[in-house]
Amino acid sequence: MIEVKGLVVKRGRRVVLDAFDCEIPRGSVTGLLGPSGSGKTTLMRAIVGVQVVAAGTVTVLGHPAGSAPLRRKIGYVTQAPSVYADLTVRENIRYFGSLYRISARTSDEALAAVGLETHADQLVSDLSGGQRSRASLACAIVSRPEVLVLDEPTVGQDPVLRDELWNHFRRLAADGATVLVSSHVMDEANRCDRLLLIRQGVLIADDTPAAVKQSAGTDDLDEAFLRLIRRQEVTA
Ligand SMILES: Nc1ncnc2c1ncn2[C@@H]1O[C@H](COP(=O)(O)OP(=O)(O)OP(=O)(O)O)[C@@H](O)[C@H]1O
Repeated sequence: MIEVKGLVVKRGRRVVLDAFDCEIPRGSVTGLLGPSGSGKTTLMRAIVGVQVVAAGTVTVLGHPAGSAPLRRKIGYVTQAPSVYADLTVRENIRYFGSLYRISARTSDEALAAVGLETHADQLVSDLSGGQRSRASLACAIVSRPEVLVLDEPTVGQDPVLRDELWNHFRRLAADGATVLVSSHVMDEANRCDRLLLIRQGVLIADDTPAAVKQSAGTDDLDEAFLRLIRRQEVTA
């Protein structure tokens, strides 16, 4: 589904991803974890095809990342919400839906998926930060992309909403979508099928949450990541 081989990305003078390899299977939720500045957003940008790369290949659904056939098949939610502040939530979602020839009625289903039905007719400029993030998420899922790349989509959401959003991600994957989600929250990491742990641009774990915990010798995912990071510091 997504195959990254020998990826090297430089940003400024810094090598942000260094000979990075990973494979992300179809119909799964994969969590992307790592310390701040480790290269998570950069990897996501390379998968979506908006990142200049110095070497290596990124293949998505059999096509080079960023190529024309993928444009309608990938949804990307950045950390900064990308919605029109002077439109209502419903207008935003219907607008993005219309770009994919999706009817207003079908577009409105995305409102429920992110729990914004009661704010449908409110201007985005009047929403709270967490609500605005959910509006942005709704605009990305309205076209039902085959690949959904989400950069910290649950930041600023309360536990009930986070739970609902994760249930929704799981449903999308069960319907065949490939979902890549970055997060700093370990209870979310536990809900992924697979985890990619990055540190300083290098992949230090690529496994199921259970296997990551087992290889670190602890039942606690927070502790497992700390141990794997320290182990890598010793060998680096
Ligand atoms: N436009 C840029 N020019 C130069 N360096 C950049 C640029 N954008 C990011 N970087 C650097 O690239 C590295 C990786 O950044 P990236 O945003 O991928 O990290 P991240 O793992 O997503 O971090 P966070 O968890 O804080 O969002 C960081 O050291 C960052 O300072």
